[in-house]
Amino acid sequence: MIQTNELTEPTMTQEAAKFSVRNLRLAYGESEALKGIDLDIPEKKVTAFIGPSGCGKSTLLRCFNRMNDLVDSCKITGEVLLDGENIYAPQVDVAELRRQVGMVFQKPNPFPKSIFENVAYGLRLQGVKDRRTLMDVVEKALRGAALWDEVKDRLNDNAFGLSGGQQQRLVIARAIAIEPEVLLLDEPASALDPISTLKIEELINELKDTYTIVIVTHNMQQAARVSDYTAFLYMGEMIEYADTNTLFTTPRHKQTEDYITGRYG
Ligand SMILES: Nc1ncnc2c1ncn2[C@@H]1O[C@H](COP(=O)(O)OP(=O)(O)OP(=O)(O)O)[C@@H](O)[C@H]1O
Repeated sequence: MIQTNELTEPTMTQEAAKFSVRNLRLAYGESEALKGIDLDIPEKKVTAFIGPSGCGKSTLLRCFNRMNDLVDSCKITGEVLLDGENIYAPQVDVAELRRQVGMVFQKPNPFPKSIFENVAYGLRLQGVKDRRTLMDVVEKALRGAALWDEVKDRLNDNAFGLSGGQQQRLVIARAIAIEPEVLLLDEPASALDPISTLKIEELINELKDTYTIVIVTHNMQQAARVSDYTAFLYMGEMIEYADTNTLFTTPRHKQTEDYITGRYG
């Protein structure tokens, strides 16, 4: 299923690639965090990045919507192609890129506003004022994030009154309200209890019909449960990339095997 390139390490699947990463290097000052990454992210699938703390998972994820631009010391070379276009080209509109490529962080970060206004936020920024349109989009996004039934009678309540798991689904609703193509999830369930975690995992499963999803997780069982493809990173290098079942059952590299069997990390 996964093709092997001339460098012997598989980097791409036979699925249509949403993102193609080519020889991506990233340094924070003198310290290199990504050391020449090549991989394709398949469209409308879930791809997980796993690996020990500090291996570069979040750094790689943040390259997909140029969040690393916000770090002054950060230098990037190589290419990240979204639908074949280099997102690091000078003419790229980064705000538009981030509309297309939404991101959800480890800690739920709703705005200090009502549930409704959290989800309507992106549309309001786009200048949408019509109440009916806003209501339709908010309902659709909350349904899409599997939160509607729990909040439909309290849309004007402050979002901080929701549980952590509900807040995280609210943040996902806020992200999908502006109809992105890709969702980047940086350890989206690591601050949540097991039941909320399960709900987020079920949600990811539903969302992948519509979105390309890339998830960073420390939790290997979670990667095995939710992802179609998994990349194992170690010290800034992508050691192995395969369909998730293969990576967890028959890893090609000893480092991968050691990691997934809990010998380090
Ligand atoms: N803003 C930053 N400035 C300087 N160095 C950074 C910055 N962000 C990350 N790093 C360094 O880059 C390396 C990769 O970090 P990154 O957060 O991407 O790893 P990670 O695999 O996501 O780790 P974790 O699982 O602990 O979140 C680490 O050595 C980290 O200290």
